[in-house]
Amino acid sequence: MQLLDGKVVSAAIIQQLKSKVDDRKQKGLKTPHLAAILVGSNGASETYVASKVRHCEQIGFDSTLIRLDDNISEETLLQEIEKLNQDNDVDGILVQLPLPKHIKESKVIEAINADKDVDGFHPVSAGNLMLGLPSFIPATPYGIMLMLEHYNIPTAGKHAVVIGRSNIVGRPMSVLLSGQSKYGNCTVTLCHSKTDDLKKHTLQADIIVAALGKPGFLKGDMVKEGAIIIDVGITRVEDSTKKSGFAIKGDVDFAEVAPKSGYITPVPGGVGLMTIGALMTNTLQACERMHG
Ligand SMILES: NC(=O)C1=CN([C@@H]2O[C@H](COP(=O)(O)OP(=O)(O)OC[C@H]3O[C@@H](n4cnc5c(N)ncnc54)[C@H](OP(=O)(O)O)[C@@H]3O)[C@@H](O)[C@H]2O)C=CC1
Ligand SMILES: Nc1nc(=O)c2c([nH]1)NC[C@@H]1CN(c3ccc(C(=O)N[C@@H](CCC(=O)O)C(=O)O)cc3)C=[N+]21
Repeated sequence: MQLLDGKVVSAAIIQQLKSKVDDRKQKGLKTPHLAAILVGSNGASETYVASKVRHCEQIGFDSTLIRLDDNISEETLLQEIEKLNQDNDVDGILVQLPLPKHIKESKVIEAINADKDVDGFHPVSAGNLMLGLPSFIPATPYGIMLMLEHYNIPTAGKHAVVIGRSNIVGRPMSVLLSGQSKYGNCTVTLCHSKTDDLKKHTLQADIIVAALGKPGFLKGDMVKEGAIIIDVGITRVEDSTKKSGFAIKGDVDFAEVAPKSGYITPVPGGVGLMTIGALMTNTLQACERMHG
């Protein structure tokens, strides 16, 4: 069993980005600028957005955090997005999900200028990704691909089972793994809550990506010896032994699965950190595309 260490890999990505940004600054090129919109005060969202802003600072990107009240109207949120669309200094825009129930996520995502869609959630980005055209790739699946690349894990011809078909994780993951890239070329099975006999599928998998949001779901008896296990799940569960009062749990029962696996990502310290590295990579790319 080898641990796929998100701390190490994301630190390497952040370092690379930092030197590219230093280089840009020396050449007088534009400093990348990420704008994040946070609606309301969801504890987990606060943490992630704060982490994104902190990483921008570390790399030398400019960042803007726009906080909006929980009960803001959809129209006002759309107006805020339009301001960022029009602002030539802003290269990347992200609206932290989930949004309050009275706001339609798809409408908000579609309002973002596709050239600034560093989350890769816009229909134009999703369409380009599916067609194999240059595109912003959603940060979590992109981060997972960067992880496979870093550890030089061969994927061609392998059977990958992705559990979860969300637009932001499972579905784009299935597209990337089945695509014609160096760390793609897998045969992919995409599973979801209506899948019959999930275990039958996971037992055949050389690679499993667990992205369903059910802590400890993937058990030892569901995986083949030597499989590559990617745990996307992030669920906060109460834990009175922790200072914060909660612990973060992945979708994989790590104690059971790790001894059988070839490679495995831990939670925390795995895919979550890669997500941030990938988002920052997309932000630099947006800036390069628009400003050279
Ligand atoms: N590490 C990171 O950077 C990130 C982590 N996450 C985490 O990843 C997890 C998934 O997130 P997200 O994709 O947004 O979640 P969603 O809730 O949008 O999607 C969950 C998917 O899992 C499927 N599913 C649910 N239960 C089962 C089951 N028992 N068996 C098989 N499939 C099931 C659902 O099926 P159906 O479609 O039929 O409902 C759905 O497709 C969450 O824990 C989230 O917090 C998310 C984003 C980034
Ligand atoms: N528009 C939008 N874009 C997103 O990219 C987005 C989103 N909305 N909504 C929520 C999910 C979740 N997500 C994570 C980011 C970082 C960690 C992360 O840094 N995790 C660390 C620390 C975990 C912690 O301490 O909370 C780890 O796994 O080690 C996790 C999850 C981005 N998401």
